[in-house]
Amino acid sequence: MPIVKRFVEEGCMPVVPDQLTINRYLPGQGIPPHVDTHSSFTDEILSLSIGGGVNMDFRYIPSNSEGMKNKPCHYVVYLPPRSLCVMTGPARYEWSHGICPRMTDVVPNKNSTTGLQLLPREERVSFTFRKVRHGECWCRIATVCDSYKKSKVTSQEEKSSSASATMLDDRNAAKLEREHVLQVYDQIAEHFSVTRHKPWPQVLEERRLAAVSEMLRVLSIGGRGLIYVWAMEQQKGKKRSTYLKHNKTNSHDTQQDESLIAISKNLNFEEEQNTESNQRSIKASTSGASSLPVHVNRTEFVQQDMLVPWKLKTQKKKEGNCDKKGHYEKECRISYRCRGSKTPVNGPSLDAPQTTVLENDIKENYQNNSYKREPQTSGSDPVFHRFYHVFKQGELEALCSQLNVNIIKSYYDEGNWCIIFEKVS
Ligand SMILES: O=C(O)CCC(=O)C(=O)O
Ligand SMILES: [Fe+2]
Repeated sequence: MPIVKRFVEEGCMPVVPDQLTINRYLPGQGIPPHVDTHSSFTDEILSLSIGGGVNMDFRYIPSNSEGMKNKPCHYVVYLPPRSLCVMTGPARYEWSHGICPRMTDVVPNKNSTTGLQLLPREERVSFTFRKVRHGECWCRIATVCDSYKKSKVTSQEEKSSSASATMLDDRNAAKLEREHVLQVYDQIAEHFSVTRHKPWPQVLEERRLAAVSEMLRVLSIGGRGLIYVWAMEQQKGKKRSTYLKHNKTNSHDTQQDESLIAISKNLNFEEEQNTESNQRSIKASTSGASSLPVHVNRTEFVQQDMLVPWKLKTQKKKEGNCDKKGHYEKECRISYRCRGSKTPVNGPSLDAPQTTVLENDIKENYQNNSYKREPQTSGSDPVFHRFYHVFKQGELEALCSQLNVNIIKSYYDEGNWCIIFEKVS
């Protein structure tokens, strides 16, 4: 890998990078202003431009009320084709960088009378090289540093350890995110590499909106996406979950119930009793400071936010269990990923709707029915508690309607709320 060695030789980075992100931008596409997560990567962030050049916007994020004291706080830097942009120090830690979604860029040109030139955008591929940080960032800049924000949260929590909130406020959300999203995904990243090193600043609605926006960002205009999320409304045959029973209030709901019945006819939920005592056991079983219930039952949800145990299975492929397409029945979570789905479709998506897979994949997976089976695990396999948010009727639609999308279809399917949408602009 001569290029990464050259980075070190030229003094761009002290050691060779170990992380690479490749982004492809078509004319008109960009990336929202952001600061690469402090705790995830070390100081130097290198962006190599291949194909077209682009204007990158750098904006200062004030760390106190004085801001930049009348100094400019927005610079546009043209990144020419085949150039390397090295972000380090304040440029990496205190300034956001982003690319405005435009078809053209105004760039410097010494030969023109105005000193400027309007350049049409071309397809650009950027290679962003980073070095993964082990441990926390110590810059202590309150406005931009996630490590600092986390440490503040922890010290506040220590002071008020009596807090027994089951609702997610900002403070709980940050801690929850650290323990049940970031740390878990660090451990199981090999199986879910797509989520690795993505910032999860909040696990509230704002975060769910950001997740859908992220899906939109990677779609071209007119491109379609499918979101599947677990529904609060669950039904097995004619047996409704307690939530569904209590929330059947108007004629629209009645209609909805009929469609639930129709859909669930084909379902073979694992046998389980939705009794009051079962629900009590769910409520009683909580984990960590977040005081969220641990989910132990497939068809009942007692509240929208919960922790779902996930066993990190040690690889033990069983000969002869593989179907024609190479799916291992008992390893459905991993085998589906191998087939090209971005995330497994069995089970709920993590916090936000994050499943972007082709509809055919989903149908096929459900037809296989292998989603019902738990992966084989050995007794010593670690168990992680992942944070999940389960959606109520209308919630996913309300979320998507805040964005620039056409909702093509919105429906209930086998315990999930589903939306097919099209990117408008
Ligand atoms: O495309 C680029 O040059 C920047 C990409 C970037 O900022 C990122 O992936 O975090
Ligand atoms: Fe970035």
